[in-house]
Amino acid sequence: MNNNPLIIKLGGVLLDTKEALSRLFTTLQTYRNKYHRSLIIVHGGGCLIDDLMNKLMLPIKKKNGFRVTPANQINILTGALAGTANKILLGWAKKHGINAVGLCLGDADLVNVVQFDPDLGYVGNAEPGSPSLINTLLAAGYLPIISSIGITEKGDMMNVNADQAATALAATIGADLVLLSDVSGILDGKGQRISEMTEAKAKKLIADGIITNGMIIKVNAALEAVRTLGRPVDIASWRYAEQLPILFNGVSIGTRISA
Ligand SMILES: Nc1ncnc2c1ncn2[C@@H]1O[C@H](COP(=O)(O)OP(=O)(O)O)[C@@H](O)[C@H]1O
Ligand SMILES: CC(=O)N[C@@H](CCC(=O)OP(=O)(O)O)C(=O)O
Repeated sequence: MNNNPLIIKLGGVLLDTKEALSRLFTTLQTYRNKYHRSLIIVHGGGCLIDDLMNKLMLPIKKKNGFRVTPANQINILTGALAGTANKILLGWAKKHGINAVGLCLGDADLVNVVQFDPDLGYVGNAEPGSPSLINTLLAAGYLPIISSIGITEKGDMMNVNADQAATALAATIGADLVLLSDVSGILDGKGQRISEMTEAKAKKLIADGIITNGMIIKVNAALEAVRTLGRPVDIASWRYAEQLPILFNGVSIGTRISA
């Protein structure tokens, strides 16, 4: 059994789906007791933010899949991601007897962020940071649950795409990475799952308009992780939650991204 720590990135839809969280945390509970492999959760919350923005009648604008985050939205969004979304997951962990710690990218410099496109506002690019806090928490048996809110050197809060956050954290601690979403993997033009993906294949599917929106960012983040870690990364669905240990053992249940 592979002993690298494993980062499981949870997409926003999962946070809105009780069945997903129940099945996932039941699996994690069993898995932790049985295998003792270090696990870390990095989460998004795109749907949760969309709901909140609609309720507050604030505009939702995306550019290349990234949320345009103006000054009057960053505090609200931080509340939703680092607050509500993070504590929902902490609650699920607690219910399953898992001792978790809720953090954001800015805690103890886990992941560094820099603002990258003035048109996007308070949106940060994620870069590897310091492994010290995560290693301390893992050694003490805690499950870190990390939201994709970062803090710049100047102290500004930044909204970071959660797939990119997970990739940067994987590079920081040398962890394996699986990106769990609401789709069974990367789908072809006919809606069939593609089991193996390479950079060349991904480029073509993006150019052909088959990989679009959030999946462009996700596959590019996965490819970046593959390059940095030198190991494959999986994109899979929460619907196979019980089979996650199979994936951890090296057999993919979604789309396996490799160089
Ligand atoms: N070729 C594709 N295969 C699978 N999903 C795709 C593809 N192209 C676009 N998508 C979209 O990407 C979404 C997943 O990206 P995203 O919404 O960012 O997920 P998450 O919230 O899990 O990070 C899918 O729900 C789907 O709507
Ligand atoms: C800059 C940017 O777009 N940030 C994302 C952060 C949340 C996220 O990535 O959530 P998912 O994992 O559910 O997609 C957003 O605001 O939606």
